Amino acid sequence: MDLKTAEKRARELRQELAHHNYRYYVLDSPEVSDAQYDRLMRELQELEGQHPQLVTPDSPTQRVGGEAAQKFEKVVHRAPMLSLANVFNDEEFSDFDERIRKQASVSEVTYVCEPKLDGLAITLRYEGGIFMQGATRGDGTTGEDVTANLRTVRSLPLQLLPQDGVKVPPLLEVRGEVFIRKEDFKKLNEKREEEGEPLFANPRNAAAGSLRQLDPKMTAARPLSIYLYEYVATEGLPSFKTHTDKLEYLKTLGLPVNRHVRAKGLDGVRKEYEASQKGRHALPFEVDGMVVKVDDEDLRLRLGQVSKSPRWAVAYKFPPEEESTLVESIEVQ
Ligand SMILES: NC(=O)c1cnc(OC2CCCC2)nc1N
Repeated sequence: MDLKTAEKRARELRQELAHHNYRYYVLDSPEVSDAQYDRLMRELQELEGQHPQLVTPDSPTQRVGGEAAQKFEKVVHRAPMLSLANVFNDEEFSDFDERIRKQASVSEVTYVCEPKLDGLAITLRYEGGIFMQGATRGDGTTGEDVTANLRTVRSLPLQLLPQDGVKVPPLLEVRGEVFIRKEDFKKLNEKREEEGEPLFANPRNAAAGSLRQLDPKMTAARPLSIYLYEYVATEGLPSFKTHTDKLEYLKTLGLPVNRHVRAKGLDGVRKEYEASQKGRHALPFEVDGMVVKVDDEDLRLRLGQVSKSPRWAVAYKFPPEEESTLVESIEVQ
């Protein structure tokens, strides 16, 4: 096969494999069998083997990088990664709601309620639709470059997959949470028990320990998941009136976004808080509350932020549960 044909076939295979990866890991509804997926992957690996110049950063063969790094490089965030102020009960949330209504002189605020994933905050940068860099939150201004490790998270697309008619933005800086599902955490600890390794105390520690491995091959062996929930307004992005519309936009780019609901005013949030506290144990991942955000973009901008926390969002936490008896084990490199 001449280089031109090989190049065309490699591009087709990258697109097809990215699509099947999205169907399997993001939509949880594959269109092909694992065997068919593996056959396509092997064909691409052979093509790249014969023509190494065909390898591109977004090739699915490049998910698990090369050798381990010596240390994590620092990354200064384009825009600070804010941290959420907490509220613990109805009275504190009503104060939050009242402050917003007063400041915005509106009678009722529409909020978006998102499960508060108990994982690790990360930021991803896509340039021309290609995943280029990922970092931890760090101190909110400077984080650690964990790109090689994030590439191994199967539900993280190495290239954006815009639905028909949706344009790929030149630059997208998107924030989210890396976590481990309850079922995957249980299996991970069972495996560690068999191998005589110390157990992880909880999925959050396991996710943090896995993402901060210097060797991407170690991270690739860990069952990490990811959901995205915010993005930074950079040039070339369409503008939306609400946070809900922005989350829907992320979905149209093939990014995994968690379930979120609009709640009208104090009563709407109260109902959602009760429902999500009841439904907490039925979720496939651990949550420690609900993130309640103002939905209207203009109102958010008017409210701004105080120190490192937005005035337009809070973490509405659940009461702590009985401590797990597992010994806390923090993984060392
Ligand atoms: N743990 C979560 O699930 C979560 C965390 N953070 C945010 O929003 C950030 C973006 C700006 C203020 C906080 N949303 C979430 N759902």
